[in-house]
Amino acid sequence: MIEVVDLTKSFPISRQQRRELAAAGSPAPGETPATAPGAANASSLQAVAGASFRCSPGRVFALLGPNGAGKTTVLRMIATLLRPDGGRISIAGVDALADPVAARRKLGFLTGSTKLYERLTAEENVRYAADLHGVGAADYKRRRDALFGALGIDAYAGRRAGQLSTGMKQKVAIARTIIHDPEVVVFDEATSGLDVIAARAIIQLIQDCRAQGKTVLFSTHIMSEVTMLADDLAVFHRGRVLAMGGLEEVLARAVDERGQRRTLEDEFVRLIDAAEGVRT
Ligand SMILES: Nc1ncnc2c1ncn2[C@@H]1O[C@H](COP(=O)(O)OP(=O)(O)OP(=O)(O)O)[C@@H](O)[C@H]1O
Repeated sequence: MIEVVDLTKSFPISRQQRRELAAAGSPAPGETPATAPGAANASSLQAVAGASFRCSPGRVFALLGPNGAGKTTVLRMIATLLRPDGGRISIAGVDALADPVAARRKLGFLTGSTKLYERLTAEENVRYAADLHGVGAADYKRRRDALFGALGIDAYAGRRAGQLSTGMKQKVAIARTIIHDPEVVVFDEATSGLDVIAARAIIQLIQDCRAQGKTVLFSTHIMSEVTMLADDLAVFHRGRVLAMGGLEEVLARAVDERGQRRTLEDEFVRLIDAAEGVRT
């Protein structure tokens, strides 16, 4: 279980960033209250502006949002890599702000910027993470064999990570992320930059995690991944949840003026446009 309540986070920004935001049409100081999500006031940008959601065990929750919506910031706070300004985070019953070390034991977090140790082999990278988590030899072997088989890593387990392709590295990073069998797994755009075969292996692994009763949270802007994988979803924009619910429930509410069901993509664009005040 992941429970996030009223999460907020602002970043200090430079003058240069402020000019870029203004040029991109973000609200400029004076035009919008500083508390508005995504607003850039004199010195800070509110990346997350009161986000609340809950992800349940045995279900896959998708955080869907455009570039800059604040998805990575939320996930980094859940993974205890970034401290929120306000709000609460509970990971499998552990208060992640009060006890981040205990929360990390329950959690596997994968982000696009996760780097492997390039001089170590694929196997050594995974083994190193297992050792850090105190995984015993027998458990390691069992989990390593299952994961390497599922992800198709065995053939290059002995190669140095620095010599692997992007897709191969990503698969090794995933094995490393879940080698300690965490209750909760969080993937930040896990399939970005991967070919369809590598992406499928990861999608299958996410489905396996669900079947094992784990809580899975992933962020994406790929609609097909959401319809394929998600049980629940939140549409995220300017640091806020615009819509949330079961996938079927959200789609059932997405009906146009003629009573026709919209696709998830159409509904996503409609929600973002409505939040931006765009008339359609
Ligand atoms: N360390 C930081 N310092 C300053 N601003 C930041 C920092 N990290 C993120 N931001 C800003 O916070 C906002 C949200 O960024 P975030 O990376 O969370 O969005 P995202 O939804 O993950 O986007 P994408 O889909 O493009 O990865 C953006 O405006 C970004 O520029």
